[in-house]
Amino acid sequence: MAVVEIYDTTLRDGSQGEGVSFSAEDKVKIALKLDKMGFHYVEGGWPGSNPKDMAFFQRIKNHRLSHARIAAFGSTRKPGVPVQEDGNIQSILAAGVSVATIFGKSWDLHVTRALGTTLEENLAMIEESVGYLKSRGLTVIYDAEHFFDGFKANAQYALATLRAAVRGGADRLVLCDTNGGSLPEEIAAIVERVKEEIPVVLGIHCHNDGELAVANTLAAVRAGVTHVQGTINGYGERCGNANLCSVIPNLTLKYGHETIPRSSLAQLTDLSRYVSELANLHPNTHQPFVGASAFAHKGGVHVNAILKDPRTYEHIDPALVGNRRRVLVSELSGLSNLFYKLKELNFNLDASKEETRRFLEEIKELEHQGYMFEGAEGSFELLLRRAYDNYREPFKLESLRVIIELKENSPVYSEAIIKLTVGDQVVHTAAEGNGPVNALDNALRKALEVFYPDIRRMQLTDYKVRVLDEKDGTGAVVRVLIETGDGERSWGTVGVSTNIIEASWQALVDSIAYGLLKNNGR
Ligand SMILES: CC(=O)SCCNC(=O)CCNC(=O)[C@H](O)C(C)(C)COP(=O)(O)OP(=O)(O)OC[C@H]1O[C@@H](n2cnc3c(N)ncnc32)[C@H](O)[C@@H]1OP(=O)(O)O
Ligand SMILES: CC(=O)C(=O)O
Repeated sequence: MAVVEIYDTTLRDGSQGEGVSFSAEDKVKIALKLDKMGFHYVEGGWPGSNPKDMAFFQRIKNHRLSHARIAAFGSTRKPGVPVQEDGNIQSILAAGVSVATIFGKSWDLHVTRALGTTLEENLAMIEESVGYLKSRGLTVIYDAEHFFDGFKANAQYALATLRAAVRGGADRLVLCDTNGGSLPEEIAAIVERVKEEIPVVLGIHCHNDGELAVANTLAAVRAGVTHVQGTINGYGERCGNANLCSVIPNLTLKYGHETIPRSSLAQLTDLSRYVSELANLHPNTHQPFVGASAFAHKGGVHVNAILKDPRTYEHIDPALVGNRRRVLVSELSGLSNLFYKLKELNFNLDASKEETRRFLEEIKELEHQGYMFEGAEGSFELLLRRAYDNYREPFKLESLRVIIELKENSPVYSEAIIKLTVGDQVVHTAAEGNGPVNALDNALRKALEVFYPDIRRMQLTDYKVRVLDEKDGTGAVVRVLIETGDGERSWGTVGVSTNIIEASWQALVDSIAYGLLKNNGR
């Protein structure tokens, strides 16, 4: 099967996504990672747009890349402005790259309404801009903005814009579904028409407004394009761009195309999380191929079959994209989920099937009360160990008191006083906090630090409260989920009560107890 060039525009179109902003240094880090993984092109930004993007192009020059070519983005020249005097075109040259990607108008509506110029002038803008950049020795990728909408409105004019780019010497013509509303069969039919008319390497750039960006990209490849643009995690303007974390494995594993090397495919999950971390966005756990839930099995029937043969409920081996299989325990579990977890935790359990079933019933009853173990693997393992493993709690609560004081013209005061036994010692301590849960956390740590210095490395990274029966108002049951990390790993714990302090305390106790358990190598 043919080679399909992978052109990443995370650093440019991805940055156009709401909530996404990379520093120049982040951009360099991502570009280097993409290069190492064998991406063919990395679009670094629009140098004529802002100083940060220009800084990226200056910095990336200090690195030797082994695979990727860095592209600078921009538009065709302005109407009525000579190309050599156009600031945007000049800034592409100033970026010092060997690849320029410029977008031009394909849709007559855009020419007359957005640009406010004539159809003839737009053709001249395209031809002269491409031609000028070519004459300066650059590879030129021409992004035909709104190509599909333009073709549907006025096919002859849309094709004429491509011919103008070809006269200018464009190396690639990229057909863009800019508004993201096209359907796969429309994309395929239009690509086929263009292929008949224009003898230049064709590419595709799809947006996700109809949630079809990946499907449209694949349809375009099936119809003959060999250059694909997209972003990591599908970040991009409005609903985003074609998600390369799905496009690449589909092209490689399903259609058998050569894209990035197979060894790099196994780094795709890592890449997805790396980019979301630098974008400061939570990873989308439900993302196909690379999301934490992509190979997470919850239903008992599924887990039972997975244990017999993973192909029963997995479309690919998760390791091919660097992901892993997970089995969740919940009210929807059967014995198979538990047996899987016991094996995963290296639990040498002698329990009978009946005993395990009783434990399963207990989990289902706790979930009925409001516990949720699939996001609280720490609490689940502790429950298991408390039931079967002669587990010794690292401390025991004797009593706990929380004081909240509200005074006019003063900040709210929160204090927690706790009495614990650790081994045969009684510890009595108090601490303040910026809220009652923070005060509890501080008091608990203060009491335990002398006995368990490892606690200093454990930090609460997330605290979520969910009211379970809103109709009961302030008397409702609440579920508290806490995420804790120690720099190497992170774990979730859960607490449930009609009292938010008690629910928080349960989750806090499990978070510390689980951290200590793991530090003891269990
Ligand atoms: C489909 C896409 O995603 S294209 C990429 C879109 N990305 C961005 O817009 C992010 C970066 N953009 C920017 O930083 C700014 O918009 C700039 C620096 C490019 C331009 O800023 P300004 O000069 O203030 O113009 P402004 O943003 O208000 O308007 C865009 C201008 O580009 C013109 N333009 C739009 N497309 C093209 C084109 N293909 N060729 C030439 N000019 C174009 C518009 O007609 C408008 O010009 P006008 O002011 O004469 O009406
Ligand atoms: C060029 C581009 O980003 C688009 O048409 O969507």
